Amino acid sequence: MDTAEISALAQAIIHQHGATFGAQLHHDANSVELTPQPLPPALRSEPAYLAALEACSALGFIAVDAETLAQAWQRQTERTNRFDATHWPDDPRDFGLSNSDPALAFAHCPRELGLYGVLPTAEWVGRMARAGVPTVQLRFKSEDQAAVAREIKAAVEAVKGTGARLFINDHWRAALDAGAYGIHVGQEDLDTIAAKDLETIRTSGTRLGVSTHGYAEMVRAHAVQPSYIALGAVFPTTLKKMATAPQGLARLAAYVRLMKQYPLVAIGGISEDLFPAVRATGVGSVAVVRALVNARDPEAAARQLLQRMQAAA
Ligand SMILES: Cc1ncc(COP(=O)(O)OP(=O)(O)O)c(N)n1
Ligand SMILES: Cc1ncsc1CCOP(=O)(O)O
Ligand SMILES: [Mg+2]
Repeated sequence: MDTAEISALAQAIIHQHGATFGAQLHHDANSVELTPQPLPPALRSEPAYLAALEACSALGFIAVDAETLAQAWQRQTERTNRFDATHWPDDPRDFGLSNSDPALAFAHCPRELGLYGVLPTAEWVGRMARAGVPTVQLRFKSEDQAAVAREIKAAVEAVKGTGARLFINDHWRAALDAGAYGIHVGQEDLDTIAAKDLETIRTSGTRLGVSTHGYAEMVRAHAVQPSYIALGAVFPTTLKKMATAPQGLARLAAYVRLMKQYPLVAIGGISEDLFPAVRATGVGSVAVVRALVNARDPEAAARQLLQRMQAAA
C-alpha cells in the first residue's frame, strides 16, 4: 500500500471518530482542548498500524498513546482479519491486557468505590468518613517522615467505625505500618518502588490504586495488576500540575470500555454538575478534592455528591 492509500485509511478513522473525540474541542466551561499532535516515528510498516498512528495523532493523542492505539488497531485487524475504521479498539486482548496470572494480582476492592474524597489531613479524612463518604484518601504532602507517620496513623484511627475505606497517597511504608486499607501511587511512584517492595505490598493484602493519564499508562498499570485504576485528569484542575492535557469525557468512556475488568476511578476537575456525565461513562467511582474541601459546608456537599452518585447509578 502506498502513502496515499494509508492516508485514506487514516481519513476513514478520523471521519468515523472525529465527532466523538473532536467533540471535546467545543468551547464551554468544561471544554477540553485537544490539539492535533505531531506524527511519531513509525515502529512498524503494516497499513492498519500506520493509518491508526496518523489518525490518532491527528485526533490529539500524544505519541505514546497514539503508538499504543496503533499497535492495538493492528492487532484488531489481524484478529478479525479485516481493517475496520468504525471500530475504535476496546478489546483488552488487542492491548496485551489478557493472560495475566490472577495469583499475582493485588487484593481486590469493590468495583464501585463510589464517591472518593481525596483529602489533605487526617482531620479531613475523619470528617468526610463520618459524613458517609465511602472511600477516602489521605493525600498529605510533607517531607517530614515523622509528621507523615503521625498523620497516617491518625487517619487510620479516624476512619475506624465509619466503614470508609482509607487509601494513603504516596507513603506506602508508613501506610503498611499503620494497617491502612490501601495505597495510591502515581506513575512516578511506580518508577521508584522496587519490584520486591511492590511484592511486599501485594502479599500484605493491602490494596493498590494506580494513577493513569492515557492508554500507554493504563497498559503499564495493568502490568502490576492493581486493585483499581484511576483515570484523569478528566477536566482541568487547579489542584495539581498535570503533565498531560485533560482527557475529557469521550476518552474517559473509551478507557472505561477497555479497562472494565478493573474498578475504575475518574479524577480531576469534577464538580457536582459534572457527576451525571462522568457516571454515564460507566466509571464506578468519582474522586474529588475541591468539591469537598472548598465547599462552604463540606458535610452538605458530601451529602449532595453522594446523592449525585446514586442518582446516576
Ligand atoms: C484517586 C486518585 N487518583 C489520582 C491521584 C494522583 O496521584 P499521583 O499521580 O501520585 O499524584 P499525587 O496525588 O501524589 O500528587 C490520586 N492522588 N488519587
Ligand atoms: C490529585 C489529582 N490527581 C489528578 S487530578 C487531581 C486533583 C483533583 O482535584 P479536583 O477534584 O479539585 O480537581
Ligand atoms: Mg503520588
